[in-house]
Amino acid sequence: MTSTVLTGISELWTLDPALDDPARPGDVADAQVLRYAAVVIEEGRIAWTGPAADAPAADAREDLGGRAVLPGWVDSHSHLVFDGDRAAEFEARMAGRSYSAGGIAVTTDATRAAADARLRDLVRDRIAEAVAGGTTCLETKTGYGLTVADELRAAQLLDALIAEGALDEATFLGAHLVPREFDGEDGRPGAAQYVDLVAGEMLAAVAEHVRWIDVFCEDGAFDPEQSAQVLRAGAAAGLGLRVHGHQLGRSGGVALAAALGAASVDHVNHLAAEDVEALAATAARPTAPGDRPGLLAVDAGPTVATVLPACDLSTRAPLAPARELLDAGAAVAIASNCNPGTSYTSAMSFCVTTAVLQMHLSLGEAVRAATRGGALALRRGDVGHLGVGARADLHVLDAPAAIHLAYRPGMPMTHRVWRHGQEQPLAPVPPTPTP
Ligand SMILES: N=CN[C@@H](CCC(=O)O)C(=O)O
Ligand SMILES: [Zn+2]
Repeated sequence: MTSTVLTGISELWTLDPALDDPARPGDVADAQVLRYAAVVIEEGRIAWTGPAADAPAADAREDLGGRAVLPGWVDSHSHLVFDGDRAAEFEARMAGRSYSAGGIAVTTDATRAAADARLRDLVRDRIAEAVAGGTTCLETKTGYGLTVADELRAAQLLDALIAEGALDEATFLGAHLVPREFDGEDGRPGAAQYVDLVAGEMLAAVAEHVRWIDVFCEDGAFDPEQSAQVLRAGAAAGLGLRVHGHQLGRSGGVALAAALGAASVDHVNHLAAEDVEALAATAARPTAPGDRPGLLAVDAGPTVATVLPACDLSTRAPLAPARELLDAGAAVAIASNCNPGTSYTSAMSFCVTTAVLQMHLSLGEAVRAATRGGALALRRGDVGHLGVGARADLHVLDAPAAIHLAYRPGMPMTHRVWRHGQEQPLAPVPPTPTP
């Protein structure tokens, strides 16, 4: 058994769940940040944390030079399986056009046309980019295939990446958009038939490869009734539920997610007071142990409100009311929503910075939402914190204090990253040439 002790840590944000302050559920308690600290990693897990002066001996010792250490970011929402980019659409948006779900079809065409090896390389490169920004636990979705064969191909790709330890969580998003061949025009089958396909044959094909099912419950995509059909079928297949909701308007996705016990509803830009209350009311729902170490049951616990700050900026949407959600007592996560249409970035540090500067979260609230919040949204107890026994996922900042994330916006802050106890390469990923 080999062990490593890391010393020279100015701030060690353990976020240890055993030290949560019940009076401030969305925040970080003083006891969860150790000063002048050390951490011992053994067999990919956190074996010890405490004052540097008391650090035990280990096989290897490294001095981090007075830097702050956080748990790696837990990015609970991304769409990395795609080809092509939509820079022109983005540029048009910056010139005044508004976002609509229809852009998904453009990426679907490019993704269907991509060879398997190219798609795999693209996803790998995007994961490497995310890790280089401090992300150590990552969820990603299918959703740019929208045929049984293409959704299955994406799900199998994600399953393989999870098996090799490169990725953590996979989500089936066949209900991303009604594809053109089902648009109901000129005698084509229509949305109801596509929903039947997603909830039937497509789900049956992909279910063994994913832990989650998601639906884009929004005007121009799927209405609450169609969304419920897909989610109920997913639950019957043993999958956990996730919802894209209230991105473009009050789509009904929040009420649906809360009613069906979804683990998360994401975007949440357009919320009425009753939506905030509905989410806060789920916060008391207890989690339950899952059937694999480190995992919680997908169907117990709060419906987390996942805010996507980079997406809000990139679509010039009203920022999700993260402050109001926390004040009401809702569980909140921050995620990147990395995708080619609305948020082409996996930079979680940027999302945290934005949450502090523009959504009015304290640094502690934002860090917690991007670590423990994401872990709760993914129903995982093994990541998002550095309590003893947690996965050794560490994000070393090139700063003496984590507040520098917001104090020095835009400056490169990721110094070193460990994932599963292994230090990760942080070399920049070269651009993939357009075919
Ligand atoms: N809103 C739905 N899906 C993605 C956007 C997908 C796209 O435009 O390609 C999102 O989460 O923002
Ligand atoms: Zn999304």
